[in-house]
Amino acid sequence: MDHFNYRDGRLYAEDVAVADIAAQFGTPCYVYSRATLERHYRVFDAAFGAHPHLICYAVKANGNLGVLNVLARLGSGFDIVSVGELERVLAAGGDPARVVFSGVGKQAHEIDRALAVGIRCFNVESEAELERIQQVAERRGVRAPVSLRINPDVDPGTHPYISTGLKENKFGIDIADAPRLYARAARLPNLQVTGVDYHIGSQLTQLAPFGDALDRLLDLVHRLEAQGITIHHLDLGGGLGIRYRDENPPQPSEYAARMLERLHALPYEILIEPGRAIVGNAGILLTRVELLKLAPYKNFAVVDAAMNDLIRPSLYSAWMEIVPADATLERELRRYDVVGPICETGDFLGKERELGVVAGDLLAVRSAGAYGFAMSSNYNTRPRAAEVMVDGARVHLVRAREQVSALFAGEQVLPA
Ligand SMILES: Cc1ncc(COP(=O)(O)O)c(C=O)c1O
Ligand SMILES: N[C@@H](CCCC[NH3+])C(=O)O
Repeated sequence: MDHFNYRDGRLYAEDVAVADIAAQFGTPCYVYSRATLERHYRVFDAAFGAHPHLICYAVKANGNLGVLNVLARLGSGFDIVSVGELERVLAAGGDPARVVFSGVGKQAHEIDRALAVGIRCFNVESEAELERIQQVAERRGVRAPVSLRINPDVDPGTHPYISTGLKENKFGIDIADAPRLYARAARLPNLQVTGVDYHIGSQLTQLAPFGDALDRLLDLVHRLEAQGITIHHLDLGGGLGIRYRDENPPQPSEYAARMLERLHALPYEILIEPGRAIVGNAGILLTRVELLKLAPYKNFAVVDAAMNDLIRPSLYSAWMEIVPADATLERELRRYDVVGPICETGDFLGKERELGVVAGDLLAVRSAGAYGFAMSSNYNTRPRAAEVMVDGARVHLVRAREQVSALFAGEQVLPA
């Protein structure tokens, strides 16, 4: 459930008509609902109940400071993949002691900064990275907390670009090699082994792959304990899917119950790294119809948002729901491809959509809170969209629309 609902045919974000937001802030504009964000966080938190746990929201899904701040106030931890994301978390009031650092290519300066602020744990993805963290920690004279990200070789049954736990994927350490690497980590003087981690993919709609991955992880943990390596936490990654169209993903409560069946009697703290399930349905993208292009073989509704604002349809052929902001208007229904102004045939937000629109009408793309603005770019020198956070009847601008001049402010022409 989210807080983007129709009232008398007009779409609202919490208590604010989205048409008023578009009038005030222009389009394209991302709109987030604080109440939805908080609700989703609390649902996860409640799902793990009294078992020691930490929710480390995956910043990559949506790193807007306003979003991070809402979650930080609830006590959320954060999963980061770059020092840039770390700086965002700090700027938003997040607690570094609740930050885990994932990613296959952490640079020495990033590791150094993370050690300086005292993050919770590095999720290590290779032997080379283990050595690198050891070196940086040694220079600092500290012990770096590490957890190895295991590649359990399970098929998450999702889009191939967002599957991460198959052995041909670049992520994680082959589970068969993990005991050797844990033994190595335990011997390195500036490392402190604290946990085991996996993240098998994104937009999962079944529980079985999570269960399979956990079984493999627990086999490994038992082996490690027998080897004399003490594990404190298990990081189960993110990946729980949401409904974009007709998917029926498990609820966080069902997911947690399945995990706890195996874990409740064990002494490990559970970490999870949900991104999409927290923020996906907490955001929409508002866009205005620029013009209609009607042809006997195809109709196009050209809107002011494009693949640079929201790339998921172009990149993964992802289906995202497009709805009118005002459903009371009398309009002729036609089938449209909803496209942006960018010079790419792949620039579309939706294909073959039955819509009643005329130029100037406002549309909303639903479920756009995750991997929407976060993956946006300036392609075609398009300023990135404004972002606002609705909180009841109040609307906060959490990121101003970019100005064209700022887009080339760091560039120079050649000297005369
Ligand atoms: C390491 C890691 N953790 C967490 C996430 C968040 O995934 P999701 O948004 O599917 O929950 C991702 C992205 O897939 C990731 O790479
Ligand atoms: N960007 C992807 C998810 C990738 C997750 C990154 N680990 C999406 O929009 O679905």
